[in-house]
Amino acid sequence: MTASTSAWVGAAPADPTPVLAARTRGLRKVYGRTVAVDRVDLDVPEGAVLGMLGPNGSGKTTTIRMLLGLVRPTEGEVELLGRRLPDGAAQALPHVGALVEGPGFHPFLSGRENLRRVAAFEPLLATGSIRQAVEDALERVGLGGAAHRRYRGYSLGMKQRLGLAAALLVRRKLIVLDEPTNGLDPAGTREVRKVIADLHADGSTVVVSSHLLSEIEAICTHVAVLHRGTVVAQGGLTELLQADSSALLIETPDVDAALTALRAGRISARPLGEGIRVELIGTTAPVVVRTLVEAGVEVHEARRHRAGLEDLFARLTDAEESEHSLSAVDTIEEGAR
Ligand SMILES: Nc1ncnc2c1ncn2[C@@H]1O[C@H](COP(=O)(O)OP(=O)(O)OP(=O)(O)O)[C@@H](O)[C@H]1O
Repeated sequence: MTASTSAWVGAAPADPTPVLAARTRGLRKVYGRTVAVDRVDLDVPEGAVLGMLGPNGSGKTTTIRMLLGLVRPTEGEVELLGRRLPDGAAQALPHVGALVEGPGFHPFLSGRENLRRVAAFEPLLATGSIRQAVEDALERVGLGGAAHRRYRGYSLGMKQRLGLAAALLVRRKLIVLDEPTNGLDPAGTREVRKVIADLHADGSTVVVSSHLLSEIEAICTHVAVLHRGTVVAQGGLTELLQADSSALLIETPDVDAALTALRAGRISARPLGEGIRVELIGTTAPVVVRTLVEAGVEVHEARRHRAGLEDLFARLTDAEESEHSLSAVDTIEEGAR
């Protein structure tokens, strides 16, 4: 189902052009003196589950709101299901389900009554189908048993589930979920993951924002990492992680000797734990090991660095100014080419 295989870090995506469910170009939003989102070029391939990842305040919600036509961009373009916003909103939005902050349910109505009101405004839902669609959506998010209770008595997790149910009332081409597991316990989180997996299997495209790396790693095919309002990396999850694994971890008791030998050979390395980490830029694993052995360094173990999203994310968002992080980004770019 996924389309894109390209992954990039720190520069504009080159090629190819997959079929996109959503696309932004040069997106920017300024609130007073705050630049919430800046120069965001986001590609959401059709059929993907794209995780929008970023620390608090990195611009995820603002990007999502612009994607859905809820906030007007200061600059830039949004295309949703092939329609340019705002002009194409009426054609595109009925096919888009969304869970965004503050869904605006009525506090004195029950979950079921609230959902029926929302369903009544669904252009793709015939009046005769509303009751069944509401019951199906409530069951799907595990809210069947509490559907008769007033919304104002709902916990945060139940409110999230009701918001999710509203997004699931009809079959959508694109579902956009802003922090869907916010306030959910582990069981609720698993249910949301299952809902997303089912949507993906059904062929829907999903955009899901989160600051939880494990969540994104578990459910997404694609990732866009936001930092200070800009996208610092995006692409297929597997490709991004593979591109980030061009390092070798060497276990040795002779750390100083190892660093000296490698640096003499113009190989970039630094101490890490019980050994060193070597960036495989312009060199290879056999060359590194040979250099060490020839210098009389004891090598207890040499293994490829297995990159996780956590590593990638930390480098892109925490330590971007440090030398190490810059060389890591180079490494990723090398690998992504
Ligand atoms: N309506 C608004 N008025 C003023 N500033 C805003 C508004 N909405 C967002 N911002 C600011 O824009 C920046 C990006 O916020 P945004 O909510 O998009 O980030 P986020 O990544 O979704 O964060 P979080 O994970 O905390 O929800 C923040 O500095 C925020 O304070």
